[in-house]
Amino acid sequence: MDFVRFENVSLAYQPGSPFAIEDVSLSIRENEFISLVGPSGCGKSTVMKLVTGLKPPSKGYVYVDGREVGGPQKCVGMAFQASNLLPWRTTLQNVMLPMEIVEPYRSTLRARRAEYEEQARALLKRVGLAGFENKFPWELSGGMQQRASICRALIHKPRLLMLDEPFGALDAFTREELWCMVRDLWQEEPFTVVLVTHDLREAVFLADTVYVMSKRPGRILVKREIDLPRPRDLEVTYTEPFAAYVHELREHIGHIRES
Ligand SMILES: Nc1ncnc2c1ncn2[C@@H]1O[C@H](COP(=O)(O)OP(=O)(O)OP(=O)(O)O)[C@@H](O)[C@H]1O
Repeated sequence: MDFVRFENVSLAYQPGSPFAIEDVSLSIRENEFISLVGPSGCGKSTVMKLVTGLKPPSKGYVYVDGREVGGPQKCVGMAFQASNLLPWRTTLQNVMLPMEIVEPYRSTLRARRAEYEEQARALLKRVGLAGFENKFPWELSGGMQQRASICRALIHKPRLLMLDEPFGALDAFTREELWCMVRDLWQEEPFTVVLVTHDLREAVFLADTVYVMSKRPGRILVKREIDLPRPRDLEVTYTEPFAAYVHELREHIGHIRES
């Protein structure tokens, strides 16, 4: 069964204003990794807002886990281009934040804090941040801050991870390191991922399926399954099939920008 489903969804931010996205239909399987790409302003972040329940559709239906989305979803974790770590909290305290908000963790936090903190430490270790638990965000590099931010998005074991250009502000080497980190986290304990990115190599390296969106109003123009074997190592990015996928997607986006 589809885990996320859009049926002919349109959204206008104000009544009577033009649609930001129009007639978008898509289905995402449980534990599928999809990526949304498209020109600036095509509505990628709008799709994220609809999935997470931050905005209701003007037309059509959005379903998550078989239920129509009617408000903020608690089975979702989110990370953005800016890490948005709270500067007065340590890395560990930042990662623990969802445990203070999301049920059933919130109501059991007092009794089980030690256990939950252990889970946060284990997650930080998996992403290479062992030893940095008590550092403040300003004591971490940009890449480390993004690692911590993704831990915060995953600590409450969401079934859906929404990533809105999470690697956009990082240098090329750090970005590739973080691709591998997300790949490993997803492969070890799968969850459904929606990744918004401008980087076509990133989309092809990570995703099972890439959706290309048109200029405003955003529509889905292309759905491309990425049939590269897993597990994928960075070496795959130097192969002919990988380059062919990136080239094809770049051509689609080129046509959209010209039109
Ligand atoms: N809160 C808002 N109120 C009114 N219009 C909005 C709002 N948020 C986005 N829009 C408009 O909706 C359209 C889609 O915006 P959205 O942020 O979803 O695009 P995007 O593809 O994520 O852009 P980018 O790649 O530049 O981040 C844009 O034309 C934008 O101006």
